[in-house]
Amino acid sequence: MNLRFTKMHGLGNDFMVIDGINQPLPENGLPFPADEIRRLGSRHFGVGFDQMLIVQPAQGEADFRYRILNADGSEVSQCGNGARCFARFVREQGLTQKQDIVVETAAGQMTLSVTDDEQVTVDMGAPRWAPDAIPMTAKGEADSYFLVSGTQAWEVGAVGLGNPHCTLLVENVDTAPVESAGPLLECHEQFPERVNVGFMQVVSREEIRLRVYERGAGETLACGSGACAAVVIGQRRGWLDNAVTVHLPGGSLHIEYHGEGGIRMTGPASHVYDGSIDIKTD
Ligand SMILES: N[C@@H](CCC[C@H](N)C(=O)O)C(=O)O
Repeated sequence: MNLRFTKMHGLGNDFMVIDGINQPLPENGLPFPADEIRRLGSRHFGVGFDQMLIVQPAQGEADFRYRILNADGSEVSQCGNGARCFARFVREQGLTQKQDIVVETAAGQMTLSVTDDEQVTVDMGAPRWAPDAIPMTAKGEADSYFLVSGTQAWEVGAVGLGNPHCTLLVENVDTAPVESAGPLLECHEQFPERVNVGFMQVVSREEIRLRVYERGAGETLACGSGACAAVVIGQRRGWLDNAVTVHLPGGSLHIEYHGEGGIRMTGPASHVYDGSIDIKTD
């Protein structure tokens, strides 16, 4: 089958976006076999992406259904940068003219709002602190947890945002052990569904620097849900104010959380090119 797609990015976190409304895809389980997703995600053998995003018709009252697949073929329920690209994609493809778009994901509904200057604000929902909701095997909820692997130990904050996150405080993100500690923590036994791992440097009460080793994708140039996780974890520890600028390797996001309602993330969404590729569907 020949598949049309659009390559997009949110601050360098890059996506292969597929219209599954005008281009029907197999509905059972994953729309493509996991090994085909890994091939398409390969930067040497395929299109190359951190996540594949699929637009499908909503099953309930929302405008669309939003599916997210990591480059390793795993399906997940949340992707903040992807949500902004999703909003831009459905408008550019003429699938909707709305400025406020409601999408259903495996984690519930989200609202994406396109502002007049083409930035997108995403209501990421409320942070979930209970270990079961992250999910994490810790016995009770805490501001921080000690994780041990071999001879190494880390203190992390952990939160669920529809996907699992843990965040470590570091002195300088440029020298943080992202490549060595990232994979160990991603697969740490305390996180039964693995975890996204953030390395946060607090610059001031309104500004942080952040690198994220993403579950199923490795270090990315930006992670929207990781930025929200770092901010609410920093607020919970008393380090950050309600509105914070998060500087990631690919650019900056504005995150606001006022202790109730949803976390609001604002940032850009960029169109790179349109293409088509032959795929295996069975
Ligand atoms: N890049 C994302 C998060 C994508 C999913 C994540 N790797 C997971 O497995 O939960 C973002 O911008 O939030």
